[in-house]
Amino acid sequence: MSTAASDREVSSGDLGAGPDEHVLVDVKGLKVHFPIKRGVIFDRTVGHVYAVDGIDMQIRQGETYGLVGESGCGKSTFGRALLQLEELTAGSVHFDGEDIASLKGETLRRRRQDMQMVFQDPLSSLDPRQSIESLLLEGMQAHGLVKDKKAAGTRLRDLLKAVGLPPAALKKYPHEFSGGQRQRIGIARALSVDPKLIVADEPVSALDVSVQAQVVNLLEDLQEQFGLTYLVVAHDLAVVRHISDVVGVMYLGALVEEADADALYEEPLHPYTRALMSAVPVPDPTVEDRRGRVLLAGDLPSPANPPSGCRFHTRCPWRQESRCDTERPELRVIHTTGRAADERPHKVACHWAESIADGTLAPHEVDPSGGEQFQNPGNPQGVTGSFTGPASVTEVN
Ligand SMILES: Nc1ncnc2c1ncn2[C@@H]1O[C@H](COP(=O)(O)OP(=O)(O)OP(=O)(O)O)[C@@H](O)[C@H]1O
Repeated sequence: MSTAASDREVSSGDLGAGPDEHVLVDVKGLKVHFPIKRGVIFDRTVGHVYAVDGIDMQIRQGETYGLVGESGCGKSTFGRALLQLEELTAGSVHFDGEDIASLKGETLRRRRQDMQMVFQDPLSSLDPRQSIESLLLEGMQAHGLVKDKKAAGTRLRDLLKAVGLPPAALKKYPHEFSGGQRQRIGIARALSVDPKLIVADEPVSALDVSVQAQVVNLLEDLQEQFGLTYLVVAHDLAVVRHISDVVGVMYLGALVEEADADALYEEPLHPYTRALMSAVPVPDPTVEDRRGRVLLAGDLPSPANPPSGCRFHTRCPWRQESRCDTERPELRVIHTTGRAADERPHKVACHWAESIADGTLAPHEVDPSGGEQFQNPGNPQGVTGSFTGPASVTEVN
């Protein structure tokens, strides 16, 4: 396999990308709305599921972008739309400088070689009737990468070695492997066509905890070895923190916060991110005591009928009547003090991010029937929990 991804030319981007940091994936205004159909004869469209509803995102070559959020917030649909596996309702996806939403037929098929997917459940994504050899050869043959039998054999063995499996695995079938080994095969299959981008949708959540770290480490090693770029979709914040350079937090079809992984985990600014973070156990009991909890008690509202204004307002302990209910906040850049010059801008979609961060806006109880319950209201700043405490923030644009 070549390490071609690192020496391929890509376009420069505008979002915090330095001279050596190229934007490989550039998403603008992406929407995927699924029609809700009723009626047997007329098949009328009676509404839409707003699964992805306006996302801008840039992923730089060689980095890992972690996308987190509750089940049903649209993460998988976004990942699939990136690979053109879902039809876009609106917006654009530029890959390597090319508008891939406009590609059709053979051109799109050839482009797909550069963009592969690793699925959550390797067993259901691998055909049980095919041997591992046949599964790995399939993509290579489809993209004309099999020149002759000898070269193919060498490549297959190299692939297996890269993912830590013996050559004997080639003659076996998916059911003969453990969950972790099957995921290694899923990764080898994605790698087999020498992609630039891998979208990994919950790559370790179906695996035993003891195996998860091995697969995460493997993904990191392969990234370094082959110059890969990753979009990792996951709900496990510990996994995402470990693997990601940048993290985006999604709520009901939109990004509500985006920052370098360390910045986001040290100083989450959006109330929803704080709620997600405070659900992560901290091994240090003093830190655990110090930190308040924001429990997400209610369910995610239906993406077919999202709340007006800020979509999180129905569950937010910092909700301010009228503005939050009516005005949808933009994802805007916040400059936090101490931010290194080469960091990504920290962005948040909250009208009150500064006031929440410096503690001037106190949280309040939320009607449990309407969603979130705030605990520890006497310690409003404690909601930042194990994070470094209230930040001094200034808006820069
Ligand atoms: N093909 C489809 N037709 C209609 N609705 C869909 C379709 N695919 C997904 N949805 C809906 O879109 C919303 C977002 O789903 P999606 O799977 O992208 O979320 P997610 O955050 O990845 O959740 P999970 O982690 O459970 O997969 C959900 O309400 C889901 O039911």
